[in-house]
Amino acid sequence: MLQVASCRAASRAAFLARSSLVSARQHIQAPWTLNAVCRRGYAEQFSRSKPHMNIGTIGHVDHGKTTLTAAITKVLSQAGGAKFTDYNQIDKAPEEKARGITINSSHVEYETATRHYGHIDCPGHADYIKNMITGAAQMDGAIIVVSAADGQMPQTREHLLLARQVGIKRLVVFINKIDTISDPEMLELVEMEMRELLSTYEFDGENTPIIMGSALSALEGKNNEIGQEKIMELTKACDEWLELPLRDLEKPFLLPIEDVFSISGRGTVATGRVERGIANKGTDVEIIGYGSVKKATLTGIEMFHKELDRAEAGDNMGALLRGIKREELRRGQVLAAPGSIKPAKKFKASLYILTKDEGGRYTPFMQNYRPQCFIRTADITASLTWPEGTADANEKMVMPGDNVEMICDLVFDVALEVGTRFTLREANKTIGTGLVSEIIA
Ligand SMILES: Nc1nc2c(ncn2[C@@H]2O[C@H](COP(=O)(O)OP(=O)(O)OP(=O)(O)O)[C@@H](O)[C@H]2O)c(=O)[nH]1
Ligand SMILES: [Mg+2]
Repeated sequence: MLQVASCRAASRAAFLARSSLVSARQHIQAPWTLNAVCRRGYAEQFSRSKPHMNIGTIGHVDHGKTTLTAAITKVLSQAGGAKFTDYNQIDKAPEEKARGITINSSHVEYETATRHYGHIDCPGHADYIKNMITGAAQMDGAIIVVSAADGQMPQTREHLLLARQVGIKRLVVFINKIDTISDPEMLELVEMEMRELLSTYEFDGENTPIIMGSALSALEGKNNEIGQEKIMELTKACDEWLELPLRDLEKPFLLPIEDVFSISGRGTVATGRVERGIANKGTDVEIIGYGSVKKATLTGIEMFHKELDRAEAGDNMGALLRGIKREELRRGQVLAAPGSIKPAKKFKASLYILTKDEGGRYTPFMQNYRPQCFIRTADITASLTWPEGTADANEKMVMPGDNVEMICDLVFDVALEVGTRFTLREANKTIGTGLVSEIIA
């Protein structure tokens, strides 16, 4: 269980680090290593032949996310697909136990007949939204838990909105605590309202599977028809409805340029770590960012002083480009598969502004604040404003610890897409992290 604890400690760091800030990485404790440990967790026992997917539980406080997480591991452990992780092993911090709520998101693993899942149990309490975002940002799909007794509540809605913003495309709904409801019409009403709410947040409200059951019954091994059987139905719905993410190797090639050299007699070389995809020698690429979209041919690939025919996600490569002068390339641009990504200067973003305890600002800021925006290897001044139509935009303050949606206007364009992560910095400290939610221009 050590892994679970270390994952919790790493969760904020993981969100920060996923913001692709090269120079700030040093002060963030190696999150990938910790994540790798989390993933390894029980994996030694598991076959790696099944496709892996990251999912998790989200939803309003006390609706039963942690109980459901424990119940899934219990039910699947009976089929040999999980190690049972009980409720108090998930909510294990003293404050969580004392208050009976989840504060940190935590990771468990299990497998069904067809898939291997990493599962992140998120907190529902409004005070711990940033831990929820941290968790959700790592998910490819999610289970939203809603109590049949309460129906949808504020964080049911907020979590749906955030799930959409962090790029989750499909969800499965678990209507929980049906052991406490005797009126079937009540359940129908909760289902109907959930379908409407899903559609409001641009999920597929009509076709999303909704399973009704009792996580507590499953955990306690009682009332199998609303307990264990519903957990099996839920995992089946996850297998069938949640789509496997494209693996990095299957995505279009992208290399954020870190450095540029010219090699006399050969040409110009851009170096960096391949973020995704595969590049073969001889292939065409686009150079994007800082006012340019230029075509070039990758005439050579070099790694550790050896020439290669192909580079793939994760490789540190030198890319030799024919017909490109050194002055035409700069750090912060990307090399990308033609047509796969476009440059943009203005976008809407979900921002989390760090508190002073997290190393962020001590004081609030107002609109038109101009921090440095680090996107991949680019470092560009941005100006932040409220979306059009925001009331009292000039008086509104953003406090450290806030989670806000704002418009970012960059002084230069960079390769951007919905879901691109970035970091905001000021005077050598990280003051916020963000996720592009809509490209404007
Ligand atoms: N009656 C009944 N109670 C349940 C059921 N599932 C969970 N509970 C109870 O609801 C309470 C909250 O459950 P949790 O699993 O901690 O809820 P949570 O969504 O994880 O809460 P946070 O993580 O704090 O947001 C606990 O007392 C559970 O025992 C259920 O199916 N039926
Ligand atoms: Mg919980």
